[in-house]
Amino acid sequence: MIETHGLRKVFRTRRGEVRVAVDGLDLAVPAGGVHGFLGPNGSGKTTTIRMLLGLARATAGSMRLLGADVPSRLPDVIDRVGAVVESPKFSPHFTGRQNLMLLARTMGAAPDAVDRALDTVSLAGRDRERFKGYSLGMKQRLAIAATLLKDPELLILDEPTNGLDPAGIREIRDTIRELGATGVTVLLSSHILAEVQQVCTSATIIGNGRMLASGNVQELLASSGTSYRVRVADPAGARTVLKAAGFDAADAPDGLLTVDGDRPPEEISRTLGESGHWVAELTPVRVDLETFFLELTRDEQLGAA
Ligand SMILES: Nc1ncnc2c1ncn2[C@@H]1O[C@H](COP(=O)(O)OP(=O)(O)OP(=O)(O)O)[C@@H](O)[C@H]1O
Repeated sequence: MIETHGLRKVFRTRRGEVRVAVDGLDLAVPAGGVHGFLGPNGSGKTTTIRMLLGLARATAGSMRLLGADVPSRLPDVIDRVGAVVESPKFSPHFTGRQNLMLLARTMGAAPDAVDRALDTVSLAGRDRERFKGYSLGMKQRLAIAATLLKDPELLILDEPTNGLDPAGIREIRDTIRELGATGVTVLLSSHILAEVQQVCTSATIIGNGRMLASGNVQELLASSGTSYRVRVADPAGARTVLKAAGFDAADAPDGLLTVDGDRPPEEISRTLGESGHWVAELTPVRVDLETFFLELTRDEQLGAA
């Protein structure tokens, strides 16, 4: 759906300074599912998206959207792509439905497109209220509904939860999950990970315009390593035994031990059992996307600070 090779964007500020916003990015977004495009503030997500949509010119590298070269062949495919990049302009005095009807008429969308779009973003019950009375989350969902009018195969959403409260974030998350289920491929850019982890099937993580990791979310998390939480009656004694056997073991809160997961859990329980420490609990602890992301981008964050 999306492919970039060696994509680069250099800005020149008014003071003549050179700022590399995107630095040799290779991005590959497969068809189907929701793909997270993750990175801290200023890491180059918006700039990349703007180049993909023909809104900014790349300094170097190549891009393809639905197989078409960007920007030269972009007009051939842009009708199959929906995007919410900046806050769209809706008429505040019209209802959500009226706003969509107007857009649908302008773009010659199918007559039932408005109802279907309202349904997908769960605004069907609130569509006859004026836009100016909508919450931020509802406004954002109406923006997504507007992009659905042309039945896109690919939907690009740049930070759709920016500025929303937790309830608004949940609404958008549900909408995106719904979209993924209808077969649309979604590229979702964000620096907030808690909600992304729940909806994305695959993800690319960038920092300072460079790719740090990419792949299936579960595989990314698995590659970040597992550790085990171990409960025994005598944690200090057990820790000594584990360390003597070459395990990386440390004290954890509530009298538990954390043992690095580079060896199978059976070895932990056997080593402890053989020295009289009976394991009452042994739980694998998987790193979440938030922790993984923070580890990957720590250097970028320090650089920014
Ligand atoms: N028009 C511009 N002129 C100069 N520098 C720019 C311009 N647009 C973006 N930049 C710089 O490029 C870098 C990447 O910005 P970009 O907006 O793409 O990041 P982002 O990952 O989308 O961040 P955010 O999450 O804050 O939106 C930043 O250092 C930014 O200051």
